[in-house]
Amino acid sequence: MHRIGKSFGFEAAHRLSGLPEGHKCGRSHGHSYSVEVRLAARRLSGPGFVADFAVLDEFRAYLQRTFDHRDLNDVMDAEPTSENLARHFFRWCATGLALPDGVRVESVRVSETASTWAEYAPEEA
Ligand SMILES: Nc1nc2c(c(=O)[nH]1)N=C([C@H](O)[C@H](O)COP(=O)(O)OP(=O)(O)OP(=O)(O)O)CN2
Ligand SMILES: [Zn+2]
Repeated sequence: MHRIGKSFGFEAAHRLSGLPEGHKCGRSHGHSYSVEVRLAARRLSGPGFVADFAVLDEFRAYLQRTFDHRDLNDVMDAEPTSENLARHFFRWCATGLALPDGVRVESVRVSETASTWAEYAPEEA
């Protein structure tokens, strides 16, 4: 299997519900989010690509348009945890990107900080 990945960033605010009283993440605060999208293919095409990294430009535009400098509680239907964001971005990429035949989105990883991450990958991947 061949795999490629590309990372993107955006700045956003959020607050999380369902946490113990006084938990710091229940207060509105912000993160410099990092999102890594991984694509996979059994065979290379063109000059020897899984896909041109530029195929992910649409995802960058989506992040900038919809998530950058936003309150994620306004943007997301679900609680704006890293896990829910990773699943949301995976589903967007799986349906919103114009991927070459034989190329699939393997996983999406979201980081709120340099030391944490959450990843979504469908079970069959
Ligand atoms: N599994 C998850 N746990 C937490 C999430 C999450 O999305 N998934 N999110 C948060 C908060 O957003 C919080 O802002 C970030 O938490 P944390 O990394 O613990 O915060 P710090 O950067 O301040 O880390 P310290 O190690 O406490 O300095 C919480 N948990
Ligand atoms: Zn947070």
